Amino acid sequence: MADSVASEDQKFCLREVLDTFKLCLSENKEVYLQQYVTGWRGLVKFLNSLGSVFGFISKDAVNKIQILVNHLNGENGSQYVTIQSMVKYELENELVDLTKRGSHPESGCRTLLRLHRALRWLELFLERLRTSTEDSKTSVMCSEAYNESLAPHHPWVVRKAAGMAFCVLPGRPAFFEVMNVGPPEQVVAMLGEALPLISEVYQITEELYAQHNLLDLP
Ligand SMILES: CCCCCCCCCCCCC/C=C/[C@@H](O)[C@H](COP(=O)(O)O)NC(=O)CCCCCCCCCCCCCCC
Repeated sequence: MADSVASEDQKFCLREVLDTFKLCLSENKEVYLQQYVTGWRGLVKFLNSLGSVFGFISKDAVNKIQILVNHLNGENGSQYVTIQSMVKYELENELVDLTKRGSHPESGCRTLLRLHRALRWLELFLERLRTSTEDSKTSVMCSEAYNESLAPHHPWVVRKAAGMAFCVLPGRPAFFEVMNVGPPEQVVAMLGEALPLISEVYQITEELYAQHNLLDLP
C-alpha cells in the first residue's frame, strides 16, 4: 500500500487535491469518508514528491488511510459512509477504546482523529503560506503550524524528528513550483478558495467529536 501510493503518478496539481475536500461535504453538512480519504491520498502523494526525508510521516499517514479504507470496504462498510455515521455506529456497538488502548486499536474514530488533527496543521500551514511574502521561510511556517496543532499530541521523539524534517523543506519558490498551480498569485488565489472548505470540514468534524467527547481518544 505504501508503495502503491508512493509510486502512483507523481505529477499532479495541488488544486485538484484540495478540490477533493469540496466533495467531502454532503448537502446536510455531513462529511463523506471516501472523499476525505481521497483528499488525504492526494496530500500524501504531494508529501512524497518532496523527498524521502518525509517518508516516516507519509508512512504513518498511509497506515491510517489504509485502516479507514479497510473499514469502508469491510462488511460493515455501509456504516462508514460519513464520519457522522461512523461515529454513531462505532459508539453504539462499543467499537472504540474510550479511555485507554484496548481491544479496538484500529477504530475508525481514533484513526480519523489523528488525520483530523493533521488537517488542522494543514489549515494553519496553508493560511501562513497564503499570506506569506517572498522571503518567508516554509520551515518556520510549517513548524509554527505544527506547534499549534499536532505537536501537543506527539511524544518528544516524534516532535524532534518532525522538526528535523521541516528544516529540509524546499524554500517558498521551489515549494510553490511543486504545488504545480501556476505563478504565485494563482497559488495565493487557489489557497483563498480552498481554505474555507478545508476549514469547514475541520470544524464540522471537531464539533462532532467534541459533542461525543472523542477529542482525546487514546
Ligand atoms: C509539507 C511538509 C509536511 C509536514 C507534515 C507535518 C506533519 C508532521 C507530522 C509528524 C508525524 C510523524 C509520524 C508519526 C505520527 C504518529 O505518532 C501520530 C500518532 O499516531 P498514533 O496515535 O497511532 O501513534 N500520527 C499522527 O499524528 C498522524 C500524522 C499524519 C500526518 C500527515 C501529514 C501529511 C502532510 C501532507 C502535506 C501536504 C502539504 C501540502 C501543502 C501545500
